[in-house]
Amino acid sequence: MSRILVLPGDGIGPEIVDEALRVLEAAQARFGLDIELDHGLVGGAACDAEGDPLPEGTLEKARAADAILFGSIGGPKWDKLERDKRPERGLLRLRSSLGLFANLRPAILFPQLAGASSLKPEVVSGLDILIVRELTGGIYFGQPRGIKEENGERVGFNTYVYTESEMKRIARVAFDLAMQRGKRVCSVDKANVLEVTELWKEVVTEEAKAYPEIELSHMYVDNAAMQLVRAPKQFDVIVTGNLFGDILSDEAAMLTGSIGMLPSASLDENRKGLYEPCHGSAPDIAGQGIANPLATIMSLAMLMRYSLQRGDVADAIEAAVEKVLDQGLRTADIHTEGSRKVSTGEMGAAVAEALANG
Ligand SMILES: NC(=O)C1=CN([C@@H]2O[C@H](COP(=O)(O)OP(=O)(O)OC[C@H]3O[C@@H](n4cnc5c(N)ncnc54)[C@H](O)[C@@H]3O)[C@@H](O)[C@H]2O)C=CC1
Ligand SMILES: CC(C)CC(=O)C(=O)O
Ligand SMILES: [Mg+2]
Repeated sequence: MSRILVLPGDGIGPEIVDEALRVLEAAQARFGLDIELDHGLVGGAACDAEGDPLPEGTLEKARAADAILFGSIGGPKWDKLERDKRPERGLLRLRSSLGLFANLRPAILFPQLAGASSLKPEVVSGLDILIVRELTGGIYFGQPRGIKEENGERVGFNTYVYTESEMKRIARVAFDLAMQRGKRVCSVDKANVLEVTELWKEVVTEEAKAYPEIELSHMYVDNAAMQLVRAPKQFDVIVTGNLFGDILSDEAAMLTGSIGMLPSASLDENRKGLYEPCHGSAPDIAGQGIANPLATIMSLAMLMRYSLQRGDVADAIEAAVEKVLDQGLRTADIHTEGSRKVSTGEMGAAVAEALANG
């Protein structure tokens, strides 16, 4: 029996998670999966109910689970809360408390969505990039941090810090994953300016010696941001720190048609994981039934693959997504002329049906 904790969160979170659960139900029926679901509060919803974006009860449930299916957190309603009580801090604490240091963000262009990509079809067709982002260190966690008064004005400060062991373990994850695909890793840094990434580059280069088949390259993050939209197919696996990976993956999302198409897995050393779309709570479209649930549904596929070791179920979910795209179904964010615009619920139901009929 596998235990999955469901944390819908805020904004479009509950809407897209509902659709992933619909797909999970179809997967259970088709594959006879033995899964126990638990539910919890996180983010703004938890702030409202318990005054804490990551209540102790939710963290306990998360520790007990084999995997977590997560929606999204945050929104303007909670932006003025005391800093540690804001939804985003709850998610950071959850990632850190569970040791989910390896964030895998695959940016794949489905051929059916070539017209929805921001780039010309010839530049993106066949795109299949994996961004491996370090998730529990770097400038999102470094101390000291804060906003203070100094010399009669306010000063904001954060600390960009990585230990050698943190760099080594994320490099190994990237190399191991690259061995299963194109065997090319591009490490993204800003080593020309930031000492922490100068060391990052050195450590990644040293770790690569254990992987003689891997072709390792290095790129400064500013150039990487440009190359991603100039010639994205030059990349196979990108490995980078928390901040750069956050930004580059949102950029890569647009190559696939929409941020609503980008799933993710956040894994610990033992491949216990939290699975969530790369996007946020999209307050601008929340409650309208128009959010794209496919990133969350494909995050469920990643959950099957990495935490439940059910690659067959993952493949079937991904095939069901392809099938509905073949049928021409599109939520508003990926809609192009000639396709059929559907709601969040219609998209989820279509994927569940395609999966059931396998
Ligand atoms: N992991 C998480 O839960 C994350 C939470 N956030 C939080 O989410 C809130 C909103 O942040 P934003 O910067 O606006 O980023 P966002 O990713 O929520 O939205 C950016 C844009 O993408 C669109 N979008 C996002 N997901 C979509 C989907 N599934 N289907 C269709 N369109 C979609 C939104 O409508 C918006 O126009 C903030 O409070 C932020 O801190 C942001 C990123 C990650
Ligand atoms: C804490 C989140 C708001 C960070 C984020 O944007 C992300 O993980 O993609
Ligand atoms: Mg982000």
